[in-house]
Amino acid sequence: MSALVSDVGTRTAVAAANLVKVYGKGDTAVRALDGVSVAFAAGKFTAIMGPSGSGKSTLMHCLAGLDNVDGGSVHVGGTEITSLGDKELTKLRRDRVGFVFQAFNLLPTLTAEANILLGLELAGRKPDREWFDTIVDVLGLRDRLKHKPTELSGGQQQRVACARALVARPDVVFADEPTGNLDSRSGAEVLDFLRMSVRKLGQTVIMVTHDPVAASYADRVVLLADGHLAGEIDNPTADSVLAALKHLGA
Ligand SMILES: Nc1ncnc2c1ncn2[C@@H]1O[C@H](COP(=O)(O)OP(=O)(O)OP(=O)(O)O)[C@@H](O)[C@H]1O
Repeated sequence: MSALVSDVGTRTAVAAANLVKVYGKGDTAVRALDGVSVAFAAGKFTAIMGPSGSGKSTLMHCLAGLDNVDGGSVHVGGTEITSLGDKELTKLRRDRVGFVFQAFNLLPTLTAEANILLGLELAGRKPDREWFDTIVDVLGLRDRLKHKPTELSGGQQQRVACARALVARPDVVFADEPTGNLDSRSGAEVLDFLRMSVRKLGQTVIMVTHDPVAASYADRVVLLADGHLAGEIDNPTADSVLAALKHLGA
């Protein structure tokens, strides 16, 4: 067992070891991930950054069990997921992973409250009302719970998506460009919440972003270039992230 994986369950929420992902075959094959080893601490907010095509989305999809891998291992909360079957993966994604996407992905016919609780309902789990109330109040959604997504602003819809991601108390929340469709004020609110969910509520968040300002909300930035790990920054600022990206030719 590698050093990266040995502390799973105590301090590491998600870890990849020697991760390889190849798209296509023969001459046209692309090694989107070429031996990536990286660990994500529990109770921390980590941003994944890098130039376009560096493998950020591929890494997130492989870490979240949304895509199969061609080599290496991924641990989520102590479970090695690359060898799991479809049923087990579905269960893992449903019970132990939360997602926030750029496009919100709320069901239009359901109220905000029903959207937040849908995953738990499908899993046959009872919501923890105290936790639900905490999240709803922190996100300022109390007076929006009976509204449908079309009756909410973009920022409010993304806050509903954040609540939905957190309501099952997952091992990790993956956020894929969560502010990509928001104006800067709504984006800042969502980032504030993601940071607070880590600092105050003890959640673990891994976010892919192009935006150095968004990345500056994280505790740590992991940099990718050409499918390789290309460095990391602790306690990032927008300036330090921008400088690192420039160095990578982004
Ligand atoms: N389904 C696919 N089929 C073939 N190649 C793919 C596929 N998905 C990604 N790639 C390639 O894999 C590499 C990594 O892509 P990926 O989307 O992970 O990068 P990224 O850093 O998220 O890029 P961006 O910042 O532009 O979203 C790129 O060269 C891309 O063209």
